[in-house]
Amino acid sequence: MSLHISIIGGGYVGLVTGACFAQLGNKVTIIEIDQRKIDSINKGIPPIYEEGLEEILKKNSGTRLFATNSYASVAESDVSIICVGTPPNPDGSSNLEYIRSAATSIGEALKDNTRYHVITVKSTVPPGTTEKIVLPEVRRNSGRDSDTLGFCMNPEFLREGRAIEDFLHPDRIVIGSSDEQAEEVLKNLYSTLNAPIISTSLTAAEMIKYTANSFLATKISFSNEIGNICKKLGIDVYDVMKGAGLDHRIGSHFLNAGAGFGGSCFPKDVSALISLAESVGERPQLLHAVIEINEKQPHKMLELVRKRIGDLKGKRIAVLGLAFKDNTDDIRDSRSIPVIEELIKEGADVIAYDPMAMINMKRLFPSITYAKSIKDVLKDADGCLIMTEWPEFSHLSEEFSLMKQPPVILEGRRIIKRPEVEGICW
Ligand SMILES: NC(=O)C1=CN([C@@H]2O[C@H](COP(=O)(O)OP(=O)(O)OC[C@H]3O[C@@H](n4cnc5c(N)ncnc54)[C@H](O)[C@@H]3O)[C@@H](O)[C@H]2O)C=CC1
Ligand SMILES: O=C(O)[C@H]1O[C@H](OP(=O)(O)OP(=O)(O)OC[C@H]2O[C@@H](n3ccc(=O)[nH]c3=O)[C@H](O)[C@@H]2O)[C@H](O)[C@@H](O)[C@@H]1O
Repeated sequence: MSLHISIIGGGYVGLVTGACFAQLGNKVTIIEIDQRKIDSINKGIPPIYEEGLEEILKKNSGTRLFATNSYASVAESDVSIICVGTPPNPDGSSNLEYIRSAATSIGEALKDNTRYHVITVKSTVPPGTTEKIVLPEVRRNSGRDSDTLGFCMNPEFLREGRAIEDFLHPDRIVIGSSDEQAEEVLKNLYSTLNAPIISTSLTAAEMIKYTANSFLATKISFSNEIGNICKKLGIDVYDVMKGAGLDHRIGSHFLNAGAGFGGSCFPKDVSALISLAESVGERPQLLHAVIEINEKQPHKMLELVRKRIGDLKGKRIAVLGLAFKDNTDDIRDSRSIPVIEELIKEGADVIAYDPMAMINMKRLFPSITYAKSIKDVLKDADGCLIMTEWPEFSHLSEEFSLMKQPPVILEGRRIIKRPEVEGICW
């Protein structure tokens, strides 16, 4: 059965969620406050780069998928899915201002209406947010009681760059709900996807998301710690993690050592969990270490380049890769940011290249040089730092002959297997 869904927030998650639900045959209204995003979505042009998204938008925009700044569609739809941002406050806790404002607007839109409606939170929120902020805010502003309103918390596990595939083929679907009727509506929404459904309380669903992201981030920091030890001992950490990861109790994913994790979620979500733990009197030692290791990794790139080149003042340093990972133009918390900051501070002549993220990085670092191609970025460079796991970097070989010789090539991701390339922790 197809449903009418209102998606609140047309950012990364909202757009992918809306596009996928439209593709599955539902009617979708994306409610967004940024007019630029609304116009772009309605033209079938995604405001972000995500593989496969443009094709789905072109197919569904104007027929099954619309974007607007009005909350009016909420009253006619079966489900509202809140996908607004939950950015970090300066102390690491989650800023829930957008969640509260979305809940207020949903409540106002549901006033004077009796149709059963389920309000679902998909944004990553601290346990208790759906029950203590969203539920009372919607009830108060709509003047409606629990008989005609249901509440769910349905965390999202997609990865940027592989978002459509992850959304349509998830490992599991977690549904936290206020009651069985609300849970049934969400189960129906996902009925065409082939994945186990985990039914929980609202708070457990919220906690599952923080646990999953923090565990994955812990695997990466653990691999980096082992990598840093391996580097001192002259051992290849990739051989080590392959050998360890094939034990099914460990698992071979997310064991790639290097410059550490970036992106809009791992750093933010681990910090939010730390803040939440401390607010209830629990000091999470392991999570603190996860962040500490992650903060140190990019600086190891600089230690290594100084060791090889010496004083960086006036040296031409090529930075390959600006996105926080491959297949995206997203630079949020990219590990290349602290590296570029430190290179600039030391007076290096920084030249950067990325297949997709240069426009975004230019806003942050307008004064460095951006190269048109890999050859341009490497030409006459004293050193080269590889910061993102773009597959196109893995084929580089001849291009390094354009650098000053012998070339100093340092990798923060293990993508080039050549003897002249040195890894930061292998
Ligand atoms: N980016 C990702 O890969 C993933 C993100 N998440 C979580 O999903 C949530 C959203 O993340 P992103 O999509 O990356 O954020 P985003 O910043 O790309 O998008 C949020 C959107 O909400 C809009 N918005 C803010 N307040 C609004 C309101 N009151 N009404 C309507 N629209 C409003 C903003 O204009 C923005 O376009 C966060 O909690 C994040 O932790 C979860 C899984 C994956
Ligand atoms: O909550 C979220 O936003 C999402 O966060 C991550 O997804 P994402 O940040 O898009 O990308 P990942 O592929 O997880 O990579 C994150 C960072 O870790 C780094 N990484 C990843 C894997 C690895 O082994 N080593 C490593 O350093 C990547 O280079 C990248 O900087 C999670 O993988 C998703 O499940 C989750 O939904």
